[in-house]
Amino acid sequence: MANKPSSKGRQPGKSTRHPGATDNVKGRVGRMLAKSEKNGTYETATEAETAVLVAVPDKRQADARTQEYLDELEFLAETAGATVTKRFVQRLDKPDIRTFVGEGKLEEIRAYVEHTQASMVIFDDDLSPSQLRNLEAELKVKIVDRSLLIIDIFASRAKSATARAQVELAQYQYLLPRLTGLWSHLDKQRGGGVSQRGPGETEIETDRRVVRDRIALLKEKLKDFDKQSSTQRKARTGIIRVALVGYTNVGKSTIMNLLSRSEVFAENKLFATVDSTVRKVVLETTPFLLSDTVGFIRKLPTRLIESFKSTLDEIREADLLVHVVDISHPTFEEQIAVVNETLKDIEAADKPMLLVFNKIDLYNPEQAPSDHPNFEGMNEDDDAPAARPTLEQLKATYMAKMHDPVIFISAQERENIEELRALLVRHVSRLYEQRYPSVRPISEDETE
Ligand SMILES: Nc1nc2c(ncn2[C@@H]2O[C@H](COP(=O)(O)OP(=O)(O)OP(=O)(O)O)[C@@H](O)[C@H]2O)c(=O)[nH]1
Ligand SMILES: [Mg+2]
Repeated sequence: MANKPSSKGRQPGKSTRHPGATDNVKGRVGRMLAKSEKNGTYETATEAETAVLVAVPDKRQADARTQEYLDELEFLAETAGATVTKRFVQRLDKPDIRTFVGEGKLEEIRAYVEHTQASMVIFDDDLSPSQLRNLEAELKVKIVDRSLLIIDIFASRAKSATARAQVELAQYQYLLPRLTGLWSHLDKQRGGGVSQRGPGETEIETDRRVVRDRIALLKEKLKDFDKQSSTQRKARTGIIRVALVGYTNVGKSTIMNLLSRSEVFAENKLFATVDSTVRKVVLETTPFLLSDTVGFIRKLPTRLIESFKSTLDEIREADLLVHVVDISHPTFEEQIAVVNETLKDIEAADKPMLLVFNKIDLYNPEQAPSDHPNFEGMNEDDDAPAARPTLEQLKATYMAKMHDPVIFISAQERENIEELRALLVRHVSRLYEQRYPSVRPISEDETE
């Protein structure tokens, strides 16, 4: 969808773009992203591509943590279609301003990339436009940063018109400051000096204008979508709204399917859900609207959150949040913190919340971090990770320490699902009493 050549029904409108200018921009995006045959979006990787991961943690970060972060980055890379063959880690107080990693590490990466013909190098952070340009020039392969990788996964998954427009906006916002970088890189290849005003300059200006026009157009389009959905939302007053929120891949869609007997796409990949889905659910005699929403992730690019505002409205306007946690994940506590932070960012932190610890079937206190033969940069003298508490201990701790109600389930094995339903009914009924004290609870046939 994004950057799709001559999309049907796309009017140039009052745009001042020159014929062919969009193609230039597309060419530029195409250099950063390989074009997907599937749906016209640009993808980071095709099936056969291999990727090298690079992380630059600060010196205090424990190695086990670095490895877990890289596990997540590898999962993202796989979701985008690439196979990871190697991980490079360099501990630095702060990343190198020119090439993100230091000279020696860069040389190591270059040698590896050259030797193995890796298709791309993926960084676990965002790169500045000049870092991107320098790394491209030095390593001579596709350079992907965290934002690009995430935006790209979103692009391949967005289905509704709103989600697609949102992703396209994020793509263009990512591209805009990087247009110069790509051109200077080309200028250098042509032998032009860095400060020399080459023939590329006017073209960059034209491209920038095209991208800016497109951003403006998309923002207008999203405003229209917003108006439509706020009209729809107004029609829903009188019914309590519940939103499933949580880190990506924790089981939100699986729970949605269980509770609403619907068929929301759930799979073991990050960001399976990019569009939000709303279903009416009636438990016992209590009706409510349940929405499944896009998962959160650490270091989610702010731009992406911004462009997803209308999807996130489902969360912002919910009466109750059901925060789903994957208790089997080694960093589930950090994931809870990331979700709470993101909820704060979108001003949805003060809502009543139920905490659902999912995947108890997978929880294993003996689980040690997996071995990564392709992992470099571990400190030999690093302490072994502390043993994890048993599920019973965890339950006791969380039930005691959380202000919000807590429940432990397995959506897949259908464990404790009846208890989850009962908990929801209790809280939703209470919300009806608070919101509509003078009204008797609404029965099913009155809600739609
Ligand atoms: N073992 C186990 N797997 C589960 C459980 N619940 C969900 N899963 C699996 O976890 C994976 C992710 O589930 P989803 O429901 O897609 O997760 P999500 O939170 O909607 O993910 P995103 O939409 O990507 O944010 C799928 O492969 C599910 O089958 C569970 O209780 N136990
Ligand atoms: Mg989902």
